[in-house]
Amino acid sequence: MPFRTSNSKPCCEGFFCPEGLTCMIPCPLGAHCPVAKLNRDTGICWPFYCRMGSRVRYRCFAGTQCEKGTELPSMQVFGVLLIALLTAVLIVVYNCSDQVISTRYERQAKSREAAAKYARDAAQARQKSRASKDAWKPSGLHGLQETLSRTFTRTKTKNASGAHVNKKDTHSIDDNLEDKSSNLESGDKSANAKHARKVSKELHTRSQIFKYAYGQIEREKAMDGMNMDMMYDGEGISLRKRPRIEVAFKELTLTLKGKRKNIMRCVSGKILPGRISAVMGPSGAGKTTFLSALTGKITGCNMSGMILINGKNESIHSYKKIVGFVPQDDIVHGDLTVEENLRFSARCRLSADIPKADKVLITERVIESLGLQGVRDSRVGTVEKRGISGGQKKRVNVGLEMVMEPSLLILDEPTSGLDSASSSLLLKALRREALEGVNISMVVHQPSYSLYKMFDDLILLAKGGLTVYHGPVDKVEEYFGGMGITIPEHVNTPDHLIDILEGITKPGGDVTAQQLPVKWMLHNGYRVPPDMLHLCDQNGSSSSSSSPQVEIVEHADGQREVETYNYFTTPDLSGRVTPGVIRQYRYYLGRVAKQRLRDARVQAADYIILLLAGACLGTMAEVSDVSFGYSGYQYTVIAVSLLSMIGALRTFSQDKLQYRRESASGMNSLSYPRSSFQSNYLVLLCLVYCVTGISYTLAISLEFSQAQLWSVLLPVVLTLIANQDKTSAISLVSKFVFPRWALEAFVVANAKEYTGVWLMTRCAALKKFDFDIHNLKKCLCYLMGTGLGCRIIAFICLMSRSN
Ligand SMILES: Nc1ncnc2c1ncn2[C@@H]1O[C@H](COP(=O)(O)OP(=O)(O)OP(=O)(O)O)[C@@H](O)[C@H]1O
Repeated sequence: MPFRTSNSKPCCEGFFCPEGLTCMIPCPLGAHCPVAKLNRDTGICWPFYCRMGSRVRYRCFAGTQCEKGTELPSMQVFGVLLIALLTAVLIVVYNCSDQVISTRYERQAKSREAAAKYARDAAQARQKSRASKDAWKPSGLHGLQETLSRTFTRTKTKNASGAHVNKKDTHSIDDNLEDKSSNLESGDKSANAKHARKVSKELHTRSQIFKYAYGQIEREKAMDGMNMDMMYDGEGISLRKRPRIEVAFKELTLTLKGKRKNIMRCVSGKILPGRISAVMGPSGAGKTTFLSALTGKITGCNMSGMILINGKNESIHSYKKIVGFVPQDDIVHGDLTVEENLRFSARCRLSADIPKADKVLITERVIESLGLQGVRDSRVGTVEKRGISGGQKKRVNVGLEMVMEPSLLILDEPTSGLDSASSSLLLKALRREALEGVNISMVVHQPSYSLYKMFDDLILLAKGGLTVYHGPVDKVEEYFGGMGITIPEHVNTPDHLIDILEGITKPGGDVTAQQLPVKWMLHNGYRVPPDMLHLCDQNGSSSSSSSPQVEIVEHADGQREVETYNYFTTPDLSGRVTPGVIRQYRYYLGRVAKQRLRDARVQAADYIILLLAGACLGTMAEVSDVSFGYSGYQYTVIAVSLLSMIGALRTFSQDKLQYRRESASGMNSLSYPRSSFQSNYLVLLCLVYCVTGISYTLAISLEFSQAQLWSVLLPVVLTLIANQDKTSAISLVSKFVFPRWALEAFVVANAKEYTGVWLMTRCAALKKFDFDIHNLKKCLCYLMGTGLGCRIIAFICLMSRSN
């Protein structure tokens, strides 16, 4: 029973305080409980403790019973200890993360170098033995011997493939797999499957895989040296054939939406497999626009005309899995190494049935051909943290598309910023791709003479997106010479032609720069747009009358809108089955884990800041358990939402980020003495999952600046909505916003720690906010559901946008 004195006044419900504002309650342990102070504002005693002895305190539940022998831990001490522990862990991470990564890389590099050395030695030994055999043969028999030798090798390999292979020796694995890899892309599906099975079965360790990859590369180099089998004969016969993509375009015209301004006009022609086309022209002529139009990446324009893929009226999007597009800007992961960038692209975009060893081989081949061996383990670098050079980054940018073995490769200024040696190296690498039947087109600015001569075709555009020439490089002088335009000595052909188109140089002959596009149309018998007819007239009798196939029409009636991409209706005709969503997600998580680990220093610093922020927020919040810490939790919801959303926007990562946010915000929860750490952690986990999901959707569906703005606005505005009074009209909406669920979950989790009178005296608070003590699971489910739903929406947006 409550202890009452004559001058006592009401304290807690059923209890009275004597003078000095101390609540006196009887304690079953027999001791008097000179306990809590009266809170003047609320009229409630807080906290209720029975004191036994001088230091040991016992929590007094239900106002009448002290839990015998259960010492009440000081949450303050616990909080401080936890902060100290987390800080210590973070400091360890801060200092050791680099060590862990570098040790791992050193080990990997050693195994790779050993494999490379092994492959080089083996290649040298092969070369020596071949040379000594050749030395013993009479010269007349040499050709016959080689033929026989090749036949023998093929037979031997055939037998080897049929036999059950049970050898552990990597050398024999190498030999057995040697010729099999040549079937990799030969179109023979059963051979591919057989090869894949064999490789997966026999190559397990990293060292075996590297030995296999480097062995193959050495053999290819040797074949390259002997000019064997690698020749593209124009009929599609090559060592590793890829599906061919020929793109024909007819009267391609692009008009800016809403402006009726043409940025490309009546462009017709063809780009062919196995050839490298250079797209050139003055700045602003529409080179990028042209290539973007071909790959279906153009936005903000109406496109008319016709694009035929392999002669058929199909969408280029149907082949998107085998079309590579290298953008002008280097879009690479700055916090990954060169090799990791390439490996990730290869894993996700190559056929799913290609074994791991072959994916490594393809990646190694690209690293080798782009001359990136020296920087393979270097981080690409970001604006803040410098990594490899600009030229190397450019090559990585190209490599990202090369590793997916495309059939059509479009590059936007891949050589800009490269010196002539690097440009020539890149062109050589692309030439090798072209030998495999890849159709390559690239925008190039001011190539050197030797670089220019490495191209097969030239597409020269004039301002306004009009074609001036499209054909073989070695016919350019002949074509323009026919019009009286001669290229001066010691001047690079494209430079002179671009100067003419820019109006810097006079063309000479009887033609003006403006007439050149019309000349090209007339030369090929293309339609001439009506507004350009006057340019034909100026030609005098020479052009229009000399060309019998001239067809000048008033309206381009053959034109039609080029179909736009539809995710659901555009079929996939690429014939490539890339890894499924779950596998790609696994790769993605692996990559993110690596990025997080590499970023551990920055993250540890972030972590410490967030811990401090959480602790400050908790301290600043009103420490009152009357309302189960409602107002404090508001700060938590806003702070966690803001931090998590901005963080998710920035890094676009998931689990690690969530954990960091939760832990940091968890410090805030420790400021409150009642609810358990676990329950608050659980609520935070769900809250962060929810807000990062929302953030992903914003990041994918909006421009970055807009997404940032929304990420700041949403938590604040929605928390305000969640706080609306029951009577206000907005309160109807407030039940459907995430801060409301988070707040309810926090408060209810806190309230669940109270029992009996303790809870009864605070029921009013729950009632005031319209919270239900049984709603904890429901709120957590809502938060998780929203997080999951948003992730699904983000994924769909990502899929539809990337296509
Ligand atoms: N979405 C668009 N909105 C407005 N104008 C556009 C758009 N796309 C292209 N243009 C205009 O079309 C013209 C051609 O642009 P494009 O980037 O294709 O030129 P370019 O030949 O690649 O130039 P550079 O060599 O300088 O990169 C430019 O005048 C450009 O302003």
